[in-house]
Amino acid sequence: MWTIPASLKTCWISKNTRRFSMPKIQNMGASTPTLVAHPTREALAADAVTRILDIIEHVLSERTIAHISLTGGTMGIATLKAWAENERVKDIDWSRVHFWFSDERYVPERSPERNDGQAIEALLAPLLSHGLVVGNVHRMGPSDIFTGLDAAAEHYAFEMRDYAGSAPAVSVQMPEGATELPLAGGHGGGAGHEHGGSGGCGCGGGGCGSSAPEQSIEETTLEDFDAEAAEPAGGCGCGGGGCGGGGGQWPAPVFDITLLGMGPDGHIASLFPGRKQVLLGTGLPEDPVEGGKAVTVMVSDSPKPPAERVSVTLPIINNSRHVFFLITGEDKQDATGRLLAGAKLDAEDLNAELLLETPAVGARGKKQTLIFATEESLAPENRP
Ligand SMILES: O=C1O[C@H](COP(=O)(O)O)[C@@H](O)[C@H](O)[C@H]1O
Repeated sequence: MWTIPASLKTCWISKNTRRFSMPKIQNMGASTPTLVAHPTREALAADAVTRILDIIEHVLSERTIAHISLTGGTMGIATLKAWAENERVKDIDWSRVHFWFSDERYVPERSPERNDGQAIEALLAPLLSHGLVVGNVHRMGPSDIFTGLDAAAEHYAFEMRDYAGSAPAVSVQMPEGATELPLAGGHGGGAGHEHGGSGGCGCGGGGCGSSAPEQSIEETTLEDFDAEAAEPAGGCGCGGGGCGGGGGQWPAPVFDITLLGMGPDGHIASLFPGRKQVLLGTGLPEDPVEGGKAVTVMVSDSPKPPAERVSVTLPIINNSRHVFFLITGEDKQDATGRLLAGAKLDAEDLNAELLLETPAVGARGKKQTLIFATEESLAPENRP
């Protein structure tokens, strides 16, 4: 009979503790995703719009500005159309709402493939007659205006930084080395997108870009959204102040709602399966921190055309209060099944393998995550 010396035992235990304690995912929203199934697209859109408008009304009763991040995609655009047709729209002060996009196709401004063009037609142009300010629609750079995909991606990172002060600011905690976007010298790339000089963003205190529109727009056309016209009302100047971009944090607005479509492969925004970009800012061992690209990413070879895209990263999505998935299509059954399986896991149990297989699994809002899905997009065993 022999016994293990106490010192050896301690050593054995501590080694194994190290070995099996997996690094936890960072920057995750705290909510548990919940399925909201509907028999038809119309029913799904109606329910999603009711909840979106409830949230916007609530936010505007408490704060000056609401930030909403839109998506493209089949159910995404169908929801925006239903939103525009909802009678409650006329009772909301849309001059106080800012719209953003979680991804965009890097194609010319007027290409029908752009998510923003579809969103303008479905929702944003109609909202102009209810007070929406063109400059409060924050679009990702188009290929006929910007000098390159990198300029478009960088521009959007700065755009988000500029508006970080326009709602109670919650800075996204970025892993070491991920904030290497140049804080000095502004950014360029497109007409009408120059930010001033050597300072940072001066959106302090009360807010920016929130004042009422100066002109009333009777007839709304796509021209109203031309890049040249898209200056923020009220202004959010990047002046001499600092912007708190250092110290491992990159400021961004807290989106009150982020809407997400999901592809049949499980992609969200333009974060595609098998791409390390999905892991940016997650803090997982495979997180490929590329200096300055943890806020937005360039996608130059998207498996779904068009090939070139810009996307926000998971930490930006997960900094949202509410995340709503809008899913339809029979071809989504497998991906929706994986998303629902992931939803059963605690955030800290999510790992790189799961996120790389189904990027949608990594998206959770801080307050609420709802997976709106039509029944056809759910395998029979997942239907209520
Ligand atoms: O490429 C994209 O696809 C997804 C989903 O599109 P869907 O037509 O399958 O619903 C969309 O959410 C994303 O924004 C878009 O760029």
